Amino acid sequence: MAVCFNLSKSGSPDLSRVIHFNLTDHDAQKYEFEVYPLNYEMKHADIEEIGLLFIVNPFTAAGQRYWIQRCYLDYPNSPNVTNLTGKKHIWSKNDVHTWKYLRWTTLGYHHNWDTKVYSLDHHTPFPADLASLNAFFAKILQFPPYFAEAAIVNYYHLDSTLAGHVDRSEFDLEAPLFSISFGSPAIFLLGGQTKSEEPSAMMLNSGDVVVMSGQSRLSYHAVPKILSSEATPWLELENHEQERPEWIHVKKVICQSRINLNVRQAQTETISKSLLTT
Ligand SMILES: O=C(O)CCC(=O)C(=O)O
Ligand SMILES: [Fe+2]
Repeated sequence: MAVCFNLSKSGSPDLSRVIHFNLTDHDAQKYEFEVYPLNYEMKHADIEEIGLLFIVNPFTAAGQRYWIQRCYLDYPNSPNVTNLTGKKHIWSKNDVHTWKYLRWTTLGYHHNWDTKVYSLDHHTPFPADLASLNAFFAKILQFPPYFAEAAIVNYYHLDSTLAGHVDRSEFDLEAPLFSISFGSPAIFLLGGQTKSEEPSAMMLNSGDVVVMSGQSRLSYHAVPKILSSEATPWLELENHEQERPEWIHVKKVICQSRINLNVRQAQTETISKSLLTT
């Protein structure tokens, strides 16, 4: 994937060609899930025809706190699978030092990183809250009913990167992929169907949701840079009485980290059929 601007791990990247989507003021009205009415951008010249929707952070601060805590405190729990499952460094909710070893957690149909094939035998219940949130987004955006069945929670440090790839393991490639980010900002590159197309670069801030549908569902994408930032929208209107006791640790970690919830519909029926016929 060609990179259209200067990126160095240590120096400051040239952000002049990075698309910044801006939030217009949120309505006082709030939907369920601590989400405001979606302010989504689908008309940018570079992305309008390929089915990419960019939703500028729709989450309230309490909503951001909720999902950030779920990612550090709950989702890495067994039976979900993490990069630490079966390894020496074990994630423990009660030991903040173990969190820095987390790289990913998989939910629902567990992504097999070697074969890139989902298997019916490797499935655990998908978190109901995350499934409802994505069904809700799909409904508001007028997609067909959405069943979140597989997700990767990615945990990034400030020096982490994600190489260019296409997510094509799902049997249902028509259903959109929802990519929800929290924590430090990141540069997201979206290319075309081949590695030769020059990507567009966009800034992903905490709470932003990228929906990859249509052609963009099978487009190359990458995260070449996480940026350190003073912005901490998840701390707004903090109410200590309402927070979980571990929030005090989580909020220290998230200031120097980024989380991405990458949610897919794998289409259970098709998976079962394909496994039965092989
Ligand atoms: O971190 C991101 O924004 C993207 C993650 C991603 O592309 C993936 O998990 O497949
Ligand atoms: Fe991806």
